[in-house]
Amino acid sequence: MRGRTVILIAHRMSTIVNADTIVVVENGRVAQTGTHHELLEKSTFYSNVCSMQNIEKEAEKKVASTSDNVIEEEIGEAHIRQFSTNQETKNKLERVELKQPNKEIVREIHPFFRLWYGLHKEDILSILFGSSAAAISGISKPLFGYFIMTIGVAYYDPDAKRKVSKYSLIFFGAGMVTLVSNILQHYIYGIVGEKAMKNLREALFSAVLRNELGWFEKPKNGVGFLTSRIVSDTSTVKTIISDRMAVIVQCISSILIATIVSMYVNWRMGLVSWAVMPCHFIGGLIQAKSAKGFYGDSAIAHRELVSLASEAASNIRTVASFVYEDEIIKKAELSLQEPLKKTKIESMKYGVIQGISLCLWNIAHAVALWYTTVLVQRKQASFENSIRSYQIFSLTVPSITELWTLIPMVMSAIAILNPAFDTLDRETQIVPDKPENPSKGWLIGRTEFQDVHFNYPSRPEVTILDGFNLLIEPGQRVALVGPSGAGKSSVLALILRFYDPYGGRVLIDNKNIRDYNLRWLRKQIGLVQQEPILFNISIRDNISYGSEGTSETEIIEAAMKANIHEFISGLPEGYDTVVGEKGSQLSGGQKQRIAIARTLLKRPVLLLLDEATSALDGESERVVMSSLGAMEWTNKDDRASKITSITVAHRLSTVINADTIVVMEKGKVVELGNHQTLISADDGVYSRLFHLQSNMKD
Ligand SMILES: Nc1ncnc2c1ncn2[C@@H]1O[C@H](COP(=O)(O)OP(=O)(O)OP(=O)(O)O)[C@@H](O)[C@H]1O
Repeated sequence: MRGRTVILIAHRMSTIVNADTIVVVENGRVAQTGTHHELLEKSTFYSNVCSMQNIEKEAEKKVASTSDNVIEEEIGEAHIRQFSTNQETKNKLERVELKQPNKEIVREIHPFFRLWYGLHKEDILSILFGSSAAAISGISKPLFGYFIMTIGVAYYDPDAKRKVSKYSLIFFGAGMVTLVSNILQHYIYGIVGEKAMKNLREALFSAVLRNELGWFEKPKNGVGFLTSRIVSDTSTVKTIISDRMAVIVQCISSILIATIVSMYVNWRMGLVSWAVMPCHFIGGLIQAKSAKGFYGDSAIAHRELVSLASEAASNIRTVASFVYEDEIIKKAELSLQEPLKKTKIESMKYGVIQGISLCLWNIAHAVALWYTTVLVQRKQASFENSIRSYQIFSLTVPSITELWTLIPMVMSAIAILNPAFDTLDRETQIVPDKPENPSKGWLIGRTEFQDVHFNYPSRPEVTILDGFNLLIEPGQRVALVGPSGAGKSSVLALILRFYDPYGGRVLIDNKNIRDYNLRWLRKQIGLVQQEPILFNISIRDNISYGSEGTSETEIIEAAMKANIHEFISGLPEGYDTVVGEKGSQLSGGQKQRIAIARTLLKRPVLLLLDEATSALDGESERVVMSSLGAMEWTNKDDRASKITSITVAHRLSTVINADTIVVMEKGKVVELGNHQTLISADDGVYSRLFHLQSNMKD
């Protein structure tokens, strides 16, 4: 560390006690500077803060110069534990697989039929109407093919002027009809496409939110991928229905009409014309197959880029402070390399395939034209009819080609939707709405862990809780302390049923939490995390988030209890101040206090505080903790009047007043009792941690 300049911001005094210079900042100005000893003498604020955290009365010892290192040594052992034998790991994995099958159930319906997601009867009628309009639009090409020969012959008629005028009028009329039918078909399909996209987006959005936390932790379900799945991928539904389907129906109509009319004019020529159709058909099929792979890769490349860009943008402070921009650009370039290589090969294949299909197309024409001469020679058709039949065929060929170009496009577009359909079909492992009829009334708050064994789905080989037992009586204030990685936050995550344990039971009011309706259960639990997430809305809306309909007085009351009302009132726009993305326009402590106010407004029966006051200065923390400690709900809705709280904290001054302090190590309870009991055990973990933290004052 020699020679390195370190600037450290901390509320915990033990962290900064050995700093060369400590700067006390008040209201945006440097109030005092000096060493720990100097400030103790000259700064009342500093010495008060130290007193608040100096919870050991006999703190006369010198602070060890390596106090942080000592703490780290103490807690270093507490990190993830591997299983002692491979067999154990295997058994655990098997158990986890049984309990967490993680199988994504995909229905047997072809994705094409699922495009029309959630459409109603009236939409089906609209589709039929739009398809009829498209079918009428399809008449124009065979009609032109039929009459172009008639007009050609009419030019040699003595009454040519009248006849040609008549046929011109027919073409004009057909033009007007197709104008109206085209407008109708695209308008109707456009609306149906928009509706289907909206339905799919809504369903997907709620399907995403239904998933359990473990699902969101998988790399394929990162923010970028999910955004792309919900916003970009679903827009292909509209593209397929609005832009492609109308044209497909129009092409099919053209082909059918042309088949019937050309057979009617001369069935031999009609048969030969369509006998060469496999040339077009095979060409189209080859194209369809190649286009599927071709477009699929570019979509994946695009998703990776979206993911990188959104991650970099949302963490721009970290990226900028580590000057990591170039690395991200390199990663982005790298993510595009592989698809680029593949695209080159695919492009080559695509070219060859296009060439073959065009060659087949020409051969088909050559055979049909040659056969016209054969028919005329054998007197099996007049020149006029054989050419007319061929004209109908040749003018409809573009529709056939268009059809076989559109179909692969639609197929590849449907392939893009597969992840969205998979997400839609996935059965969440923690169902939020079962049982459907939530219990009545309110919980009391008695919480019990019975021999709980737990590991995270993303790391099944690492045990987090290993036979964890704990009983919390209603109204108790319980604190969880222990080294980093001991599993404290995981205990809170299990109470909220973010995850299910693979062994043992978590009971609330003597009932397994798996048997509660999850939404009902979570409504009664309040969680404040170390890094609370605020939304880019006003402070008022952030506080009342999830408690809609609360009055201004209740919001202010909650803010007062969280010791943030004074700060908010001092802002030019007060409670209307918008806090920026993730609350970026507020300090860490202000965010924590707003999050505490938000949770208090929810009036939870069980309050979970996970390092919720770690960013607060000693004075603020004291105010917040004492108002939380005295928290009682007015009993207006049969709610338990006394709140049950579980606090996770590293700063032991935060937990000193708890009724029960639970010391955890390696996923187990190693000590339990109140502060006085625990401190009296000289060689106890709590006692050691406590002495280390207290030793910062001479
Ligand atoms: N979502 C997750 N997926 C996989 N492992 C996780 C996850 N969250 C936490 N862990 C691991 O679980 C272990 C326990 O984490 P937990 O957050 O419960 O500990 P803690 O005692 O609260 O630690 P700290 O005091 O540092 O917050 C750690 O080793 C951590 O790496």
